[in-house]
Amino acid sequence: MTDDKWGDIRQDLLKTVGQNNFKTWIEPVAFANLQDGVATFHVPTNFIGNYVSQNYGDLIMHQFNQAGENVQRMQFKVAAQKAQRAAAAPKAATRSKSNTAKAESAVQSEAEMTGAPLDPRFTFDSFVVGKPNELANAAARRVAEGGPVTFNPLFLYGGVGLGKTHLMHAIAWELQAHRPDLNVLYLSAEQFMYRFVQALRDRKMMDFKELFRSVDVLMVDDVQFIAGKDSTQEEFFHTFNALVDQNKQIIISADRAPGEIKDLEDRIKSRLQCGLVVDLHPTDYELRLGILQNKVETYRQQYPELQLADGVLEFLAHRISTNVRVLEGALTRLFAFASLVGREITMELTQDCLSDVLRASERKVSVEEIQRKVADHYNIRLSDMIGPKRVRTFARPRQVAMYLCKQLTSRSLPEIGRRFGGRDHTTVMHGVRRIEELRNSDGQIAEDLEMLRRALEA
Ligand SMILES: Nc1ncnc2c1ncn2[C@@H]1O[C@H](COP(=O)(O)OP(=O)(O)OP(=O)(O)O)[C@@H](O)[C@H]1O
Repeated sequence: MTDDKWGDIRQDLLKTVGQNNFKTWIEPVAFANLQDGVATFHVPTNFIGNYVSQNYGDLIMHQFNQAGENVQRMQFKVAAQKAQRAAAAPKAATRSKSNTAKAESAVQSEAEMTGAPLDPRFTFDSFVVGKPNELANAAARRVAEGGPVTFNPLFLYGGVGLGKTHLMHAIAWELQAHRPDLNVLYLSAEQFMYRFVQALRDRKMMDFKELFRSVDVLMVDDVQFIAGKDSTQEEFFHTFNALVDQNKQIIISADRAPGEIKDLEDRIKSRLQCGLVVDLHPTDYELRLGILQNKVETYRQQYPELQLADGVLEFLAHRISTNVRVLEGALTRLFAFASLVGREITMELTQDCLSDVLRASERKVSVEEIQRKVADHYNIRLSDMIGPKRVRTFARPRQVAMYLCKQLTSRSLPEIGRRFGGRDHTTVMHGVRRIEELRNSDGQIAEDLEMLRRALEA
């Protein structure tokens, strides 16, 4: 593999990802070597490495293989030389001017404060608010005003990829922009532990204590990480108390509520519960669709030539309900793929390109669950839905249930038929088609389907 070849691949990448993305993400990446199918790249920060791997990994691998190089895996290692640091400061492709200023000033102050880098894309502007996260968003915005401390700490929790880090970075950006006088420190609990261990090892505990006790706003992400790590917990407890005593704002995130974090000392749990504890609920269909629409707006600037067929976003919001990270990754991949092959993003292309993601995030709703919900909804007995009677009162709900089984499970038509009292697959097919027609012509059926889908999704 020659440098020239990497140069050619970069040129192709430039065409595919667009100038802005290229400058931000690909330019800082340096190809190091290719050995036994593993391509190694040097990146200035882990953040860039992770981002490129997640968002452009497939694309880069594809380009390598197109160029005749057999790459099965890629690894991104942080380059040792400091000189690349400036080039690596992440700059969002579609950020407004004021955001650019925000991002740069924060990247600078990050260096001064030795906190973790803030992702320039994680702002309040880019955070889509819906029912599942409105309270968390409101609390975060309140804290971001930087006014008198009213609840301490703000404790945000929720499952993987639901926006905890996004909200924390958004608070930090906002504070940097409007309260530059405040010393804001954002870091993960893992980094807190690392710093602590390093300070112990280098006998610099005084410096450590001074640094953490001199901040105005301390943000610790993924605090569950320190559970079971006794001396780190102890130090965290003292830091926490010292800051609360000085009326400094603390913001904490975790994957679960304080009381449910195993191996976390009781005194810390109770401290964490003292302020405002808010959770980010799993996303619902509307929120997912909103997030996708928002993302598409940014992609349109990057890929102006791309056509997106109706129904694709709805399909993705419907099918990928695991977490927002997976949803975003799917969209990125879809746009990159469509741009690479120069085709419109149709339902067919979506299913081809994302077959693995769609399979993995298949909703785990069962045929029995659907039958039960539909029977309840139409007020009929389960035995009548499955049984042989063909009167409309039973036949229509049966068809609705068959339709939902086809939509929400991976069962084949013959399998569905078997679960409906041993019916033939053609009966199921007929039922599914009938409901598809009615969905467009009969408002009541459309409404029933929507209600049932939501109930099954919840
Ligand atoms: N409401 C939202 N609006 C826009 N983007 C969102 C929203 N919620 C999550 N995201 C995006 O989803 C991705 C994952 O979010 P984030 O990293 O904040 O999750 P997290 O809750 O911190 O997850 P983890 O538990 O893995 O740390 C990010 O790219 C983030 O921008």
